[in-house]
Amino acid sequence: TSGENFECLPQLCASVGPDHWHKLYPIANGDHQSPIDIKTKEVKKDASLGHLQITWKPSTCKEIVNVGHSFHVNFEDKDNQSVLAGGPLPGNYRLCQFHFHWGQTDEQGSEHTVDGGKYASELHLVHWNSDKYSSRAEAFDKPDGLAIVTVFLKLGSGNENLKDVLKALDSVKTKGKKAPFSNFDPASLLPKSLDYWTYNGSLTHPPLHESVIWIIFKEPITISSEQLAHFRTLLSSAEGERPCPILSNHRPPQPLKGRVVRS
Ligand SMILES: NS(=O)(=O)/N=C1/NCCS1
Ligand SMILES: [Zn+2]
Repeated sequence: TSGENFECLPQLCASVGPDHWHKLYPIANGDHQSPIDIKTKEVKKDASLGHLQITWKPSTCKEIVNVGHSFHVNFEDKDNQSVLAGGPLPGNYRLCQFHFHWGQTDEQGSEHTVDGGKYASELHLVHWNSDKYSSRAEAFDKPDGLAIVTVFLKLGSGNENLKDVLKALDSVKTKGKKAPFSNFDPASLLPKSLDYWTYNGSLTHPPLHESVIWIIFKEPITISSEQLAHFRTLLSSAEGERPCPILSNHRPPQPLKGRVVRS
């Protein structure tokens, strides 16, 4: 090239998309994969499901990291300060990180869908079973290892509670960058109602372990078009490389394979 700074060619950046994952991670074609389409008429009401008990401490929020296909907000998880219990869970699950998924346009971006409907984005708050395992690495690939609390984001007015996260993004633009990010309350990103769906599935990004109890709030929060555009300015390229924006990072719904979604 004559040295000008080409924008990243879409096909160059998309050669590692969801359709290729099965070659390195055969579990991609497994029977408990995520996300799924939630068919509300087929959901099973289960009176034995209790309320969720959420105890997240803003003081455990530590840093923000560009992981190449998204960004993670990481939490200190050396003790049970920020925990999730109740609902479908057998015990305490410790919060370790949250991140978002988004799409190329505002009309898509969520991973789970509801009666075929796509939201603009989806928030995942990842927890690991600290009653049974001694680290997230140990819990990562166990069937009862992880619990991911999920909030849908629908296109609407700007969300005040996303402002701090979006501002912090500007300090981790390129792959591998990390910056301090403290004293953030993830509960500010929850909807009013804590009614939820739950089912057993997998991580939606490699290594795709079938180790997740999914807990998905029925009520979405909002995000504006400008805030979604801000997500898309994150780069999968490292500093000094040709800039390659992360335009989308949502896996499409996977076969239900006889699983039952409960509420
Ligand atoms: N999107 S997800 O939370 O289900 N998948 C992940 N893979 C590695 C870290 S989080
Ligand atoms: Zn995710």
